[in-house]
Amino acid sequence: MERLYLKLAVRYLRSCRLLSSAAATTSIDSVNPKVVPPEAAIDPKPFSSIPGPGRISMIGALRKLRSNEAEIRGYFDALADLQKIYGDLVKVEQGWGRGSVVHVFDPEDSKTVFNADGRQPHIVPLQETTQKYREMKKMNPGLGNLNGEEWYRLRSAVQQAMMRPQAVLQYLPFVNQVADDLVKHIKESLDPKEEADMRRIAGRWALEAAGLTVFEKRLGSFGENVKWADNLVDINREIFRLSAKLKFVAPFYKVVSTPKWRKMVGLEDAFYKEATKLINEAIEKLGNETGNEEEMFFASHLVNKKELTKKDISVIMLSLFSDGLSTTAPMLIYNLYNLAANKEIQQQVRDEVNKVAKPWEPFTPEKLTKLPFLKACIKETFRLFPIGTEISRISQVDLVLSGYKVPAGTPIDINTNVLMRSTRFFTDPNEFRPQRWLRSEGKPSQAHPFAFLPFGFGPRMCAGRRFAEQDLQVVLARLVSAFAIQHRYSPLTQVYETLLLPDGNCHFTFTPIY
Ligand code: HEM
Repeated sequence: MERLYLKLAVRYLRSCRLLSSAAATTSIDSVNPKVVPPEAAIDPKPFSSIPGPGRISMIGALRKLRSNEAEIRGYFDALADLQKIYGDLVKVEQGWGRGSVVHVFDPEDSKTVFNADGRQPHIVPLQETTQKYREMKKMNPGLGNLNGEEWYRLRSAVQQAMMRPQAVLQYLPFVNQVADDLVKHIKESLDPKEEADMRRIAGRWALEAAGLTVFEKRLGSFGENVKWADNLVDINREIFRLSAKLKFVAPFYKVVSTPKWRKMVGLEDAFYKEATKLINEAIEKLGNETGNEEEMFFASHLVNKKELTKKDISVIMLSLFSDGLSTTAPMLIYNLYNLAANKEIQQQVRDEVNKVAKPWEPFTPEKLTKLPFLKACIKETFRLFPIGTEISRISQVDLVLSGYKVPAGTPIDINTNVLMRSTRFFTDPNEFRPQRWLRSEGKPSQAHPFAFLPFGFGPRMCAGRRFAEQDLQVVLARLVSAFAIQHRYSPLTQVYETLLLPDGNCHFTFTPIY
C-alpha cells in the first residue's frame, strides 16, 4: 500500500510546487482587489513571466532534496539554489490546481509585502497536517493558523496581556529558578566524559519554560516527571518530523487515511490529551484570580479576560504552549554550539556575566540590561541558525515585486533565512561574529532592516518573542558562568523538520567552574 502511495506521490510531484509552505487557504474571492498600493500604478511585468523552475528541473531539484522516501534534507541549500539560478523573485508552481507560490529574496520586496500587510496579515499555516487534524476534530485551527477577524480577536487579547510593562519581567524570578534547576540537572546528568545530551535536556528545559509562561506551573521536567516530559517532547518532535515528510508528498492523506496519516493522528491525539489536561487545570486554577489586573501574570490576565470564552483561552494556550515547546530548545542548542565552537567569545560572555551577577545571584531586569555582548551572541545565533524556514504571507492586495505583478491572494514566502547568510548584507556571513551587532563597532553589517527578521514582522510577529528572549538570556548567562562548554563532535548543521532543527551530535561537555 505504501508503495502505491509512493508511486502516486511521484506523479504528484511532477506538478507539485517545490519549496513552499502549505497550500493557501484563502481564496482570491475573499480578498479585496480594490485596494491597490501606488507601486501597482507603474507598468509591471506580468505574473506569468516571473522566473522559476520548469516542471522537469523541479523533479531534478526534488531528487536532490529527497533522501530516503520523502524525508527532506538540504532545504536551506535548495532555497539558496533557487535564488542563485532564478534571481530575487522566483515563482514555483504548486500543481493540483493550487496556483503558485512566490519566493522573495530581495529585502526591498519583503518591505513591500509587509507594508501591504494591513491590520490583519494573512498567512499560510506552518503545518498543513495540524490544520487538517484540528479541522477533523472540530477544533479551532490555532493562533498561528488562523486568518481574518478570528485571528485578530484572539491575537489582540494576547497582545493586550503581553504589552503591559511588567508582563514578561514578572516571570523573571521563575525564569531564574528554572535556569538554576537546569544547571543542577546538567551536573547530575553528566556522564564519565563530563558530557550531557542536550537534545534531551534542552527539550526538558523548554517544556519547563513553556509550562511557566502558559500555565504558571512548574511541570517537574527535570525531576519527578522526567519520563512524562521526555515522552511529550518526543511526540512533539515526531509531529514536526512527520509533518515535514507529508508536506513533500501528494496530499492523499487528505482524502484517504494513509498509514502515515494514521500515525500522525495517534501522535496528535497523544499530544492534545496531555496539553488539554494542563490547559483545563490552568483555567480552573487561574480563573479565580481577583487581584489587580495590571499585576496579574500574563496567563492569569488572559484567563480572566471577560471577552474570551473558555474555548478561546484554550486555543491561545495551546498555540503558545506548542510553539514555545518547539522553538526555544533548538535555539538553546545552537547558542551553546556557537559558544562552544568559539572559546574566546565564550570567555568574553562569561566575563560580562560575572561582572553583573555572582553565580548564585538571580538576574534582575536591571542586570539583564547590562549584558549587551551575550545579547549580541544570541542575535548572531539567530542569524546563523534561523529556526523558521520562511515568513509566509498571502497579500490581500495586488503587489509589484521586483518589477513583476503579483496578484492578491498569491502565497508569498519571504526567505530572510537565505539573506541572513548572504555576503550582500553581512561581511563574512558564515562566521560567528557577535561584535557585528554591537554599536561600538561602528555601523553594524546589517545593511537592510528587512534582511534579518528571526521573529517575523508587523502585527503577526512572533507572539512569544519577549518570553523566548528572556528565557534564552537568563539560561545562557547561568550556563556560561557555571560551566566551560565544549562540543567535541562534527559541526552541527540543520535539518528541515517543519522547523530547521539541529542535525548532528548534541552532546556537550560541561566542566563545572564553581
Ligand atoms: C526562539 C524562538 C522563536 C522564534 C525564532 C520564533 C519565530 C517566530 C516567527 C518567525 C513567527 C512568524 C511571524 C510572522 O509571520 O511575522 C512566529 C509566530 C508565532 N510564535 Fe514564535 N518564535 C519563537 C518562540 C516562540 C515562543 C516561546 C512562543 C510562545 C510562548 C511563540 C509563539 C508564537 C505564536 C503563537 C506565533 C503565531 C503568531 C500569529 O500568527 O499571530 N514563539 N514565531
